[in-house]
Amino acid sequence: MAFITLLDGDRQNLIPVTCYGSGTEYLEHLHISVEENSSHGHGPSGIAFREDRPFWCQDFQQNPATLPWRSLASRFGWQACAALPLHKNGAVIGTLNLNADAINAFDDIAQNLLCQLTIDIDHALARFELESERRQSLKMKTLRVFMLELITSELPLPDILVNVVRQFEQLIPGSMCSIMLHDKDNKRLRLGAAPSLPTSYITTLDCMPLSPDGGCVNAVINGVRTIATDIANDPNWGKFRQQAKEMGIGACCSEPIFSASAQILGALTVYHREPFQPSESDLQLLETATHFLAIAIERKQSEVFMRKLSQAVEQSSNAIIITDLNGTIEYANTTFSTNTGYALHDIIGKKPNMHKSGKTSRATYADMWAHLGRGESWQGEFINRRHNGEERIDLVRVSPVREADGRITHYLAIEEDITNQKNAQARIESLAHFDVLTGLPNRALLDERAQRALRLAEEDQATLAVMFLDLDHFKNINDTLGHNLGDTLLVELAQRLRAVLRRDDTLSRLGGDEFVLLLPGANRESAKKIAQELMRAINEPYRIGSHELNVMASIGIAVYPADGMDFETLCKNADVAMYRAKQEGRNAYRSFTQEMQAYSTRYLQVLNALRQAIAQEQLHVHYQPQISLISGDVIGAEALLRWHHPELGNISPAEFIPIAEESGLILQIGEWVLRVAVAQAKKWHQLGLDKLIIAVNLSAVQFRHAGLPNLVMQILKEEDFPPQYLELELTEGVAMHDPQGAIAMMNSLHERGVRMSIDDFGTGYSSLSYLKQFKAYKLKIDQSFVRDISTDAEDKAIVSAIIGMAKNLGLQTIAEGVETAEQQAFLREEGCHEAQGYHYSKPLPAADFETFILGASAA
Ligand SMILES: Nc1nc2c(ncn2[C@@H]2O[C@@H]3COP(=O)(O)O[C@H]4[C@@H](O)[C@H](n5cnc6c(=O)[nH]c(N)nc65)O[C@@H]4COP(=O)(O)O[C@H]3[C@H]2O)c(=O)[nH]1
Repeated sequence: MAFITLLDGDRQNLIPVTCYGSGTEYLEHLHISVEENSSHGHGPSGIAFREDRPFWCQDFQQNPATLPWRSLASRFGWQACAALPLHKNGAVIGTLNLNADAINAFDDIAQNLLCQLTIDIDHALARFELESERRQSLKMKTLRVFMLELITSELPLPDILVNVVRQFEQLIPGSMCSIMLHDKDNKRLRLGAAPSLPTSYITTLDCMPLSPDGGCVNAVINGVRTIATDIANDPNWGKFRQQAKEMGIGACCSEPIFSASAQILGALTVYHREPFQPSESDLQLLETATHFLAIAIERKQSEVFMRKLSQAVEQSSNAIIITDLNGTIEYANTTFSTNTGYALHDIIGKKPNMHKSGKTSRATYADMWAHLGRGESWQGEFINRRHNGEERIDLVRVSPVREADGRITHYLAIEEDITNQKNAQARIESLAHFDVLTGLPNRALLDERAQRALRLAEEDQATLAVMFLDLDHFKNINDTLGHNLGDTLLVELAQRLRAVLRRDDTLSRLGGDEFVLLLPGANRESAKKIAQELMRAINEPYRIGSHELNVMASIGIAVYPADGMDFETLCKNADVAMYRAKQEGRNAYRSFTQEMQAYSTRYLQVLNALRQAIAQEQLHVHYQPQISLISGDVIGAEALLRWHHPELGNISPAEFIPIAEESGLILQIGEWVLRVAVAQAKKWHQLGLDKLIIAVNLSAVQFRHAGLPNLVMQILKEEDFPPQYLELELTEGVAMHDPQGAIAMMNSLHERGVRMSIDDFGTGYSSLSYLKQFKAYKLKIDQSFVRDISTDAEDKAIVSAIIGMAKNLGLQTIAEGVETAEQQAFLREEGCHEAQGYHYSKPLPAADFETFILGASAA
């Protein structure tokens, strides 16, 4: 039997690698060492190996060298043996052994023959080595060429990876390969290619988290070659061992793929169905392949990156250009072309100023070049112009582009179209400073301008006028003709006012029909002249749609520095002056005076005091008797308010009633008077004065309030007082201000049985036609006519005319302010029914009135 041994990897034992002849089972348990100090190291093979000489053992059972193997050899009948060293490249690598069944089996001829044979085997081994090296280098060359072609191909990465795997499977016959990629972001494996592996195994690998385990996962986590020669018994193959077994995978070798910057990109793995020890050449192939794979993966990834980058640049909503150092455009993206309106081929080679509008300041360009000159980035705004002439505002960021050595070679400009943003900003600014309807400055801008104008006036010791302008009864126009018409009117009014003013003047609208004017340099006289011109412009009729409107306004003037040093005071005083203009008949202008100041201070004082007057029981009602001129009897009483304030003293209703009316307090006060007067009258009725009429004044505000009839009825009901003994006095002016409304309200009260009289008659220009329709039963002749009837023929005539007219209309008459017997005589003669005045009695507290009336009836 012949066999060959080779030195094992640990260089300790000789391992039989091939044998021939009978009795080869002998080799199964054979242990041959090359170690000198091993008991199995002094046999024929050990000596032949160590001493590099043939060892002839002509008697196996007797030769001391074969002692450890004698009993085994006797079982196979070996009587002699020989061991001859085998060489590779001059070094001993193993032995050629022959076991014979006869003592002295190796004679000289046999020994020569065997020596010759080992020389032939040495040669064969050398050739073998060369051949394997040749084959390995061929494989390597094939792999390199293949990989190079792939790397330079346009194939997408997945196809490249599949091709590599297939090629590898050819280079290592019987293998199945996979390429797994490292998904860094998600810390997982991603399948690159594994065309020969079972699908279920691939599914397991793909997306596998990178937790330590055998095979490619370990190669990717730790970046080390990982070999499992026998997966079934590999301790590192924990949870996948069973699966590998089921898939028929017995061994694997994974080689990590490193990027140029030593990042782990993935792993190339070679699987075998059976346990397998990869050869050196297999490992070399693996290593080489992973180098090329790294290039391929990185290249494709950077291609993808570059593609993404160029797509991002190309599709960016911002315009992007790259210029050389002279500013000549070398690259422009589509957005630049769209924004400028020029075709790309018209842009390249030109300078970005091809779309300048000429409106960007020189300083802006100079600033940009100064920054770029210093190698710094610059950001600013350009007003550009599109090919079609349209203007646009671009926010531009220009940065130098540097080479690796820091040299600036280009400029990169990113232009963002901020036209809409700018417009919106301007609009917001405009909304913040201008009135939307008229486009006039609003309060905020007025304040700003006023502060500036006041500063200048102070510096120049100049005057400045502030005007408050308010339309008279503008609310009526809005209410009757609608807000749209009202708005149109305001716009036209604003234009007219603006036309009167100078450029430096500010006309602002505070809202509604309130305008404030700021007239730098204007003194009181010139402000009055301007006010006159404004009034003239305002009073011109307005033609709006089918309507022709006449509008009036009241203007108040305050002048710096006489009427105030600050804007707030000037405004307040101009407002006071305007209020005075309104009070004094409207459609007028008034310039502020100190008297107005005093008035307005008093006004506020009274108003504040009035708010607490009812609660603090400062108000009282006095009653003035009304006398029949026919019988001389007291037939009624007019309820008149009295207010005694602890500090301000007695305040006349002539002063506080208008304040109550303006502030709206009159509704509350009027209701209180009505209730008190009706309750008092009820008491007098119960005392037997059951024909006594109680007259109560109604203010215009009360009269216009829709709830008045119900309120009156409710009070009458509460006091259980018959309506026909209540007389509501309404001034002629109020009735004539809105005759239709007055008619409706009077009708409503009349239907409820309440009497109406028209107070201060003769002062309000009543039209006869309306008078006829008013459901009044009495006219009260104003005391201004009565006062002078004894001396003034005209007043006499007026009073006679009123009495005559009333008679014709079937109305009663009462004269107020009768102070003398002459007046009484004249009135009686003219047929006036009743009279009231100091001639009979002043207004009296309830108790005094009682005394008066009882005394009168006793007389
Ligand atoms: N010189 C003179 N004056 C006389 C004579 N007889 C009466 N008077 C005064 O003339 C005013 C008549 O009241 P009026 O015209 O309704 O004018 C009233 C009325 O319009 C208003 N008023 C008074 N009380 C009320 C009230 O309760 N409600 C409303 N809405 N207005 C009231 O205040 C105005 C002033 O009231 P008073 O100061 O009380 O003034 C009263 C009265 O005291 C006279 O012979 N000579």
